[in-house]
Amino acid sequence: MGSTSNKCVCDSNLICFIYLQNSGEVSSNQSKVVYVLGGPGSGKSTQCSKIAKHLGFRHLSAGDLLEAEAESGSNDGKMIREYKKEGKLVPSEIIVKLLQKAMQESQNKNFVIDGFPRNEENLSAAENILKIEPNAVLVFDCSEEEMTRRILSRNQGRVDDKIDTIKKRLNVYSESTLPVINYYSSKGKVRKIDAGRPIEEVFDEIKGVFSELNAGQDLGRKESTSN
Ligand SMILES: Nc1ncnc2c1ncn2[C@@H]1O[C@H](COP(=O)(O)OP(=O)(O)O)[C@@H](O)[C@H]1O
Ligand SMILES: O=c1ccn([C@@H]2O[C@H](COP(=O)(O)OP(=O)(O)O)[C@@H](O)[C@H]2O)c(=O)[nH]1
Ligand SMILES: [Mg+2]
Repeated sequence: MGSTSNKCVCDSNLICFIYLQNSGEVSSNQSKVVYVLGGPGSGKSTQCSKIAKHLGFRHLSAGDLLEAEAESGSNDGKMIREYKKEGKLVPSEIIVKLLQKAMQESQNKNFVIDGFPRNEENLSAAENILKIEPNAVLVFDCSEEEMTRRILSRNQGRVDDKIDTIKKRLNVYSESTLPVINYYSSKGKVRKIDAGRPIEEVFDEIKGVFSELNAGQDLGRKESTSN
């Protein structure tokens, strides 16, 4: 678990590694990864679409990648459906494989990753297999009442948007995802966003965080290099 300056998600890992070791700076044209976490219905996918559209990052939604895999009728598809219906998290190897492929195939190497890593198993795979050290982790703070209200009016025909499954997903978030957030918080990477506000207000705050990142200010770099 090194600092951001020695991790890379681009295809030419070795070259990038040497460059970063020598430069000691995160260059503004270096690949960036921002994680977006928050409870179900907190607005992650809504804001990630805006980040992709207006800020030029490639949006990778873990939930959408799983849904596409389930739709494809592959061997993993049936299992993904069962986990999703129950509001449970699929085994890490499945989502990691999908993310790895999507990242490799993308021309755009600046990624906003929506809804991953969601538990400690995901976190370990993100660090050790995907080799991602995020530049920032946005955490959407929203009340359970508001998240539930939003999901129940989302109307996307999702099998998991039913009250019983919503309750299970909220529990998974508190029990499994909050420890991941605490881990990144201890590294100074977390930016908490008040996601209970209207969509444009939330996005205005997010734009500020991305301005810092584009200026080469890696959130948490002070903490990780000061000692
Ligand atoms: N800030 C907001 N205020 C009100 N409704 C919102 C807001 N952000 C998202 N929504 C709506 O709430 C629902 C859930 O948002 P979504 O982005 O799918 O959340 P998540 O990806 O976190 O589950 C969607 O119908 C979306 O249009
Ligand atoms: O890394 C992930 C991301 C998602 N999911 C599954 O996909 C569902 C939907 O995830 P999504 O991010 O679409 O839900 P959201 O939080 O946006 O409502 C989750 O409840 C899990 O069952 C998973 O297992 N691992
Ligand atoms: Mg979503």
